[in-house]
Amino acid sequence: MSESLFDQASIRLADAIAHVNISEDAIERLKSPKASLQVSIPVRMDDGTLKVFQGYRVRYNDLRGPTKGGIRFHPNVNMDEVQSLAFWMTFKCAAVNLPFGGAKGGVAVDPKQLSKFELERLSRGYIDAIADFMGADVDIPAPDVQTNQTIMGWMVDEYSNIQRRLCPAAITGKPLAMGGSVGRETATGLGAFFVIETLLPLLNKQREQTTVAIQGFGNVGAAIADLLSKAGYKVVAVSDSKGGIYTPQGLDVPSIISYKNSTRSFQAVYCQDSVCNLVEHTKITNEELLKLDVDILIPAALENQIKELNAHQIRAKYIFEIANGPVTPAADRILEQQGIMVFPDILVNAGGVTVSYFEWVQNRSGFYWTIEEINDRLKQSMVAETLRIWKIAEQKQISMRTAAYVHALTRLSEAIEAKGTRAYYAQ
Ligand SMILES: NC(=O)C1=CN([C@@H]2O[C@H](COP(=O)(O)OP(=O)(O)OC[C@H]3O[C@@H](n4cnc5c(N)ncnc54)[C@H](O)[C@@H]3O)[C@@H](O)[C@H]2O)C=CC1
Ligand SMILES: O=C(O)CCC(=O)C(=O)O
Repeated sequence: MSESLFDQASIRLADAIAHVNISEDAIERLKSPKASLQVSIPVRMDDGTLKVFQGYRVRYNDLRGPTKGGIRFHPNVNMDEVQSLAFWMTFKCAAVNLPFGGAKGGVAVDPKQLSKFELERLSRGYIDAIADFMGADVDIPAPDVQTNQTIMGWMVDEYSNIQRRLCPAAITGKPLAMGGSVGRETATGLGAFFVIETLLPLLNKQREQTTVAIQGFGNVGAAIADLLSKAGYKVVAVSDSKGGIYTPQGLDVPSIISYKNSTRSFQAVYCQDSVCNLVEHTKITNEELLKLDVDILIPAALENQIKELNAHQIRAKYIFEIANGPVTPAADRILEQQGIMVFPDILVNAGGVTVSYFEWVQNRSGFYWTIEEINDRLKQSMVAETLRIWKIAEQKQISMRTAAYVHALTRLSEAIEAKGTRAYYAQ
């Protein structure tokens, strides 16, 4: 039988345990989710028919605080994926010291096939189905793949209707008009940018001499492309699910973003030569993008993109994982043998949940921060945690991924021990 995504995710835990002083009890607690929910969501379609969608929410672990994690709308969503994403959220929140545990949710649907009204009914139906499972002190959803501010707005409105009071802190990534935070939409990209900027001097690299290829041009892929190109890095390739473009001289990222925003289609960028006064470029496939000879490769799409099958073809020097789980454990081993350093998702993409935390704090205090305050606090946290993890990796002579897990596991273990044995329903 082939290994599930969760089996693969669990290997990260096993790798880290060897380097942490942690009790058997604590390890046992972390091996399985606290609670998993699967729901059927009936949605009235525009043509009058009824369609039932499958939805999921997994609260993996709440030892450090209410569980936190996004909601994904994608045809491939299933319990194994959601459980793995919730596992990663647990370690991510601990790695950057947020007072949250980990969760994740999703609906098996292709949202591009739905009308706006159908999408709203599905979003509200999902919240209706998981309402007893969530809340500002229990579990706090947010955006992920193919969900956004508008969807979070419908969801928080639905939850508030169910509770018969306004509950802004129950969901983050909301529109500003509903209590959202400035800076949340770009936070994942900006957090990753701070990680890269912190590490660049340690890797003896300079921006202008650093070439970058980015897989995925959605919320986070486009944001990191924009930030890096504006800072002077040479972004030579970008792609989305249909394919990508490459030029060794560096792409004009702002033009690509504005073209994509105006046509709502990235594909048009590489399909219509008329728009490509951008610069001469070559059309490439996603597989080709992964194999480019660049300094930095940034997977910013979905999990399992670099695996045993293609790891030996990777020529990038460094991989910064903005997507969750883009590199499998088997690929990690091959990349390590090739001298390619991987900077892990639970650190690199933690900017999003960090600003979600800031949003939750603002909602609970009723006092709202400026963009400067948000970005300064985000920078402080990302830089400090990056350097801590770098130091662990150096001291213990382990990979950055294992170091990030060691860092997170130490904090989780402290929370488990602090709770005492009552949590285990002693004999
Ligand atoms: N949105 C957020 O705040 C956070 C997102 N992430 C992770 O970042 C990744 C991307 O998320 P978002 O940008 O929010 O999603 P999104 O839905 O906005 O964008 C996803 C992008 O990936 C592309 N894509 C899908 N399959 C692909 C493939 N096989 N090859 C190349 N491109 C492909 C899509 O066309 C789209 O451009 C996911 O792994 C997500 O879990 C992580 C932390 C926070
Ligand atoms: O902002 C959040 O709460 C969660 C973001 C998320 O789903 C992730 O980091 O993968």
